[in-house]
Amino acid sequence: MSAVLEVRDLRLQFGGVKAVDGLSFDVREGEILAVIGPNGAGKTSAFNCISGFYLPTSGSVVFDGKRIVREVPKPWHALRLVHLLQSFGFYRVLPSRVTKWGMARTFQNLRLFRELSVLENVKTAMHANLREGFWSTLVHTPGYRRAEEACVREARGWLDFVGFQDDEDLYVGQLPYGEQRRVEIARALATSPKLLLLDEPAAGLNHNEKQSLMALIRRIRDLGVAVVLIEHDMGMVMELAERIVVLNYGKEIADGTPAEIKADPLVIEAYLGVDDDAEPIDATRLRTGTVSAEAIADVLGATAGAAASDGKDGGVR
Ligand SMILES: Nc1ncnc2c1ncn2[C@@H]1O[C@H](COP(=O)(O)OP(=O)(O)OP(=O)(O)O)[C@@H](O)[C@H]1O
Repeated sequence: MSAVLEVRDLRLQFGGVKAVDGLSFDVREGEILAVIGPNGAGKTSAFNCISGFYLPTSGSVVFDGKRIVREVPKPWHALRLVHLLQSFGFYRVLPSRVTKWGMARTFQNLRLFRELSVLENVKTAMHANLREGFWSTLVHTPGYRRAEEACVREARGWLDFVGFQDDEDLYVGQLPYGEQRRVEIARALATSPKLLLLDEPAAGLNHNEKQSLMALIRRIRDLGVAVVLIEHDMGMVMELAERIVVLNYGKEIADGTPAEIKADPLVIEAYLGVDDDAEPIDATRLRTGTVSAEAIADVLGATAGAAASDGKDGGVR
């Protein structure tokens, strides 16, 4: 299967903080990939670079064969011209263009137009593609009305697809949180993406809402859309994702199937930390298999179970 997204040696630095530190991974067509890691690991920063919201310090991002971020030639780094060039549109593509190319995203904190209705929110995603000009919009020509009706039909289709059952004329701000999340996903889908980035889509959802979110993400994948999600709910990630990339302090520490990730001691160490008296886990020893991953995985399983029975959110954070 070919890659719809290729991220290579992506780096983003805020002063002395390396938010993303040499991240490289691919997203294959039509797969569900989860990006996980402890708080502050650099997940959202990576999303922001990939979708054109942030300028990475260096690295390249290629989406559907097109470069969103290009590696800047080394001599220009020395001249400190990089950011100046990028702010003029060199070596980067702005988020609106990235969306047109077929990458859509949702945000950790919902970014809906609270003063617009549900239907209007979804329609905004399609208005960017309407070809009607200033005059036809002003006088509502038959062409404009036809385009507008098609837009409404499509918006309703996406609301239906995500399982939105409330009143489409309500202001988004009047909806319960779970329904607002659905509307945000409907709006992202209305841009006809090939790749959908979901930043913590299950945050704030109850058990039933999470179950229906998982079913929705699978239906989105079945449309042929690749889905990348940042998620802290390990139960959901393990059940839903086909592949998982794990970040810690901006670095990728693992990339594999849920079963491989669950048994990876570096991942377990990143989440649980290690006993101060214990010998630190050494990556080279891990790869040669001289440390018992199973023993540590048992600990992780027990801790996750305890968190769930405490009424916490089903997993390790
Ligand atoms: N705009 C910013 N300015 C300065 N530092 C930032 C900025 N955004 C993120 N950081 C820092 O970069 C690091 C990575 O943050 P990021 O939000 O990407 O992590 P995350 O893995 O998404 O965390 P969480 O799971 O808590 O959302 C953190 O140390 C954070 O404090």
